[in-house]
Amino acid sequence: MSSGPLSLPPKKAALELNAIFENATIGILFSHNRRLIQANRLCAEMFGYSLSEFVDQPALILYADQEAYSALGREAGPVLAAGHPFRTETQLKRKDGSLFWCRVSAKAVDPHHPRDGTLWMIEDIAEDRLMIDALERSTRELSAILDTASAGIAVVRNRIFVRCNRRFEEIFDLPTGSLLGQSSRRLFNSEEEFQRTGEQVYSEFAAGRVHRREQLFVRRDGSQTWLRVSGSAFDPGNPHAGSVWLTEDFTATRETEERARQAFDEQQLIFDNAAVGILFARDRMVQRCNRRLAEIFGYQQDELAGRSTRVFYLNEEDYQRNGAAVLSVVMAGGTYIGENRVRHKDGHAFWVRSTGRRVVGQADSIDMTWIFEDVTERHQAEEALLRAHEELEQRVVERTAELASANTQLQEEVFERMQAEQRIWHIAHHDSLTGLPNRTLLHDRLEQALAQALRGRHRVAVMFLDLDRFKNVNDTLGHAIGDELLKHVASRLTSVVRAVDTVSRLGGDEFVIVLHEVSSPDDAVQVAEKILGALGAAASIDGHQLHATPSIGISIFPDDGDEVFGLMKSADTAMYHAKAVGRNNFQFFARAMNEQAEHFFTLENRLRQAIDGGQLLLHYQPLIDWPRRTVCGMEALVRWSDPERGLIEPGEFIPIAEETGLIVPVGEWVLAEALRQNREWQQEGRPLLPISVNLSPRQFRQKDLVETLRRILLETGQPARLLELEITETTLMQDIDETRDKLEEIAAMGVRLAIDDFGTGYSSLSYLKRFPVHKLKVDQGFVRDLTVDPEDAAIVTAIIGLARSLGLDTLAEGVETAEQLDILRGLGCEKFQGYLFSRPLPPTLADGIFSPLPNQRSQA
Ligand SMILES: Nc1nc2c(ncn2[C@@H]2O[C@H](COP(=O)(O)O[C@H]3[C@@H](O)[C@H](n4cnc5c(=O)[nH]c(N)nc54)O[C@@H]3COP(=O)(O)O)[C@@H](O)[C@H]2O)c(=O)[nH]1
Repeated sequence: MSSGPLSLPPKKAALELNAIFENATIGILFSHNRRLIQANRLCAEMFGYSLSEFVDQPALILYADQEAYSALGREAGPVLAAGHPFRTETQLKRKDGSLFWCRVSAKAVDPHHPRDGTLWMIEDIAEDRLMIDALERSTRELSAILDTASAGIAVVRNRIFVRCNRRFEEIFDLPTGSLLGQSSRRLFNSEEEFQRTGEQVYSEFAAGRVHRREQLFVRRDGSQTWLRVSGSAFDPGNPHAGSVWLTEDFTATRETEERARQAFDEQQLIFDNAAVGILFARDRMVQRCNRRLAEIFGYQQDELAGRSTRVFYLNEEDYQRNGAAVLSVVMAGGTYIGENRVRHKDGHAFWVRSTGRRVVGQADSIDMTWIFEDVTERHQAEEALLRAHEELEQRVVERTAELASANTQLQEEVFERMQAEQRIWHIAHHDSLTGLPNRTLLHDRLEQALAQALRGRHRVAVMFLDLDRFKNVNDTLGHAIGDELLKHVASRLTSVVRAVDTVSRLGGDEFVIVLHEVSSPDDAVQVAEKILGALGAAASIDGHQLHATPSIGISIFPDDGDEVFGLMKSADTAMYHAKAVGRNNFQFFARAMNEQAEHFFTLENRLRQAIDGGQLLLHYQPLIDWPRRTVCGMEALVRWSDPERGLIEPGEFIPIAEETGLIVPVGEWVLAEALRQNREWQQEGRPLLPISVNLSPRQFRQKDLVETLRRILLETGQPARLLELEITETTLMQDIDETRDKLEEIAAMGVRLAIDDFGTGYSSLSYLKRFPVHKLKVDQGFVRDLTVDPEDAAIVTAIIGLARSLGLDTLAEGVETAEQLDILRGLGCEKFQGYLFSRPLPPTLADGIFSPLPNQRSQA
């Protein structure tokens, strides 16, 4: 221990020091060299030792362990060595091993020599320490409470935040700790509000009251928030000393309340202004209703509350019955919907539609909400509609009866129309004369037949049928007979084919038969033979026994064509072939026929060119007057000098010319050329002879024939008597009346007329008599076999006799031999034409034409 600054006698000073040392209220200890050198009693007792036990103990016994001892040494050593006092609070160990808190202050006895020892003042602060621990614990608990509180809590002193919990700052969206030290002004909307609130709060604090209010505060982002705040001063005597504030954010609650209030207001608005009546009833007593409901029933709105709903009913029975009906529905959880007649306040009845639902509320009562609509107008409209409907029903019944009759009439009309349509269809598809399918229907049927045949792999036969010389019948017996003959043919044809086959008439005397589903051409052969048999027998029509033999061409699908047009063409070609080979027969199509048809076609074209190109010329054959031994005339016969084929005989091209109509220009040219040539010969001084020209049937039918003759005679300057026209018997017998008129015109001109090829046609004597004919030319067919066939001689005799009795000339054609000449002469024939006298010769050999007789005379 060091000596103080007072200067006392050493002994007294020592006594005084010892007294202080022993009576000090704190423990005093001197340590040196890690040992306890000296201590006062209080110090030893503080550690639980007697002084004698305590002194001279190592300092380590005061510490909990070596580490605590070293730690304190490391801490205190440098401080003490620097001569500074060292102070700390630490736990030291009692003799019984228990630790207790001590406040320690130490100082080197000699600051210049710290190793000389240290003086320690030790104070037992265990009780202080307990108090501090309790305080710290309660502070921590308070902080925990503050931090977990759902309300914002703040402590304010002089309107400055000194403390607040996290929630408080969260309410204002402020970072943690940002409010501490800040004025509460920043939370207010305005300075004026801040001041006013302060005055109110401090006056309440001063009165010892807790301040409570609800107010809009400002958050960090400027938005406003409704807060419920309560504050109380720590010391009401000094409000500025501090106050604590509890803050609750009730913006959401307030908004919910606001919305609820608005909803309620809206509901009220709807309730009051609804277009329907709304009523709330409890146990059938009106609790509340809107204006419209009162209106509907004729009451004031405030008149109805508390009254029984019975007032709405017309009578007690309705009230009871309706009540039971409603109950049964709503008690099962359903909604009652009904329309009833009810009572207005003024007593009149009207209709309402009511919708009622139970409001689940009090268990001991039946609460109902009702919606009422006045549907009187609708009911009245419905009743009116019902009445109108009944009237309509009545009218419908009446109208239905009318319509039924109209319908019957309509159906009759429809039926008639259908029949008319069928008739039209039939007319359009059938030949009016025979009733057979016409060309259109034939086309359809044939197409169908081909399609079926294709599917069933069958054959189909197409038969093209033309009646031989049908024209003669028409021309000689008239169209009415011709028509009957056609009907007869149609009926015969139909009778020989199956029902599935098609017999059609194309027009004129042309028929086409389609044999469906034939297995081989033999089937067609059988049918063709049947047809020939059926038509071979004479038909008795109007007293005439008529023969209508056919020429039949047959084509087979698919061999001769695979479509309608091709098959028809092939059958047509085959039919022409049948005609060419002698008529009254049938021919199957062969490719060669096509070639022939093509040849025909080519020839026709070339003949046209021949007419224009001057390739036609005439040969002349003399006609002999045997008793006078003179040439009594000559026949002009046309020839075609083809540059490629040379001279073509008329037998090859006249039929084509006749068929195509080219015979008209050809015939005209022949007439003109023959007359021109005769004139030339006359001018050359040759004998004046009549010239004969063949007139084809078509030429004869030309309307302007007479004019043409007149013109050519005029042009050539030839007298009509020097022209003789040869007309075949067939031509003559066509359209008798017209023919006779025309012949008479021609004869009147002075032109002579001869009947060519006489004996081959069907001339009847009665007709012949009426024609102004001058000559009959016996067909060369009778002359040819005269020597071998006595029948021909008989015919020639008959012709000569006929001509004589009619006062006509007779000329025998085709006389080739002297034998024929002798026989003919013996039969009374005097005029001849034939190779025996001269072949037809070109005009360059005029001598031969004009003087053929010397040779023959010698032979005869
Ligand atoms: N419409 C027209 N028809 C004409 C014309 N020119 C000729 N024809 C007709 O062509 C057929 C064939 O005529 P063609 O080959 O000239 O034969 C004629 C004579 O040559 C032939 N004839 C005469 N004498 C004999 C004979 O002794 N033997 C024999 N085998 N044939 C002979 O006869 C034909 C004359 O016949 P026809 O007219 O009946 O007097 C023929 O039908 C001609 O009519 C023409 O310009 N227009």
